[in-house]
Amino acid sequence: MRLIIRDDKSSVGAFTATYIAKRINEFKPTEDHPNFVLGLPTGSSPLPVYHKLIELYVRDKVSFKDVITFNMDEYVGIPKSHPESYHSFMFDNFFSKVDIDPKNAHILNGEADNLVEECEKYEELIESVGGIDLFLGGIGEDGHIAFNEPGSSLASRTRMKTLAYDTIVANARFFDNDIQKVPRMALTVGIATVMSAREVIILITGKHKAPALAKSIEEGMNHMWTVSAIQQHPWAMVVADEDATLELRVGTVRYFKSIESVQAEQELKYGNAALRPKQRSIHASSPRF
Ligand SMILES: O=P(O)(O)OC[C@H]1O[C@](O)(CO)[C@@H](O)[C@@H]1O
Repeated sequence: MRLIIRDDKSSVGAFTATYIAKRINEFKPTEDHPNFVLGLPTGSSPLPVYHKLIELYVRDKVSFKDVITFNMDEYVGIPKSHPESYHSFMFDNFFSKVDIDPKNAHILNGEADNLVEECEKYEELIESVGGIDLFLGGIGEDGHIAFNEPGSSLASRTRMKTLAYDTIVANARFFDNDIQKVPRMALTVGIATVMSAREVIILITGKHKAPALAKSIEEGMNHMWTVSAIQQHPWAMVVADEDATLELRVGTVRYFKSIESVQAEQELKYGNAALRPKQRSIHASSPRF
């Protein structure tokens, strides 16, 4: 696992967006895997990434024409058109501003008649397009990834979840600060869905997330900090700002910074081809929980 530390949220966004754009541009379509497949989050953490990706698109540095996306989650029980649905969030903040084909942008339907079937179909759809190449994720303060709240199975797949009280309180800021308005249930990809991606990038910004960063990378893998599952991923990267590193040991920060500078040196020497996951390696090398 790599830990990349940048000064602030906006530099985290710029680094991550540039990295994703590079992956998209390097992607070589094959007959059985013709599209780059990207997993995407909502929340405030990815906003600087979306801003930078939009800027790169406007400057003709990347195109999403042939990219397929799968979002991590969606609330149950609010319409897609609700301003705080993740459908609205993605459309307003990203999809409407780039050249993605709307039929390639997948988001779970929290209003489906059969929610269990909706989740099963989502997993099948991901498989049918060759799996996810890169899953970008954000976390909650308690270290949950997507809506996999503490105690979620690390072997979980897409399903319906009850939100933890802390998440309901945290998300009230999007619902007029009224916790009564926050949905109680969500559909979410599972931990194993995320970990089956060929590459995983987790954004962790802000000092309120410092305990989660420390718990998930300095301690063991644990279902109470579900993002800690990245420790088992063969190609994972956490991109954090300085604030989020507040609870890490000085030695941990120095260690990952030194790794980053050695890696940058090696990339200059050998190019980055050797330093990226193989396009088709997922089923062979990713943990199948
Ligand atoms: O980035 P923010 O605004 O802290 O929000 C993170 C939240 O969004 C989510 O990604 C929900 O999709 C959760 O992981 C978390 O609750």
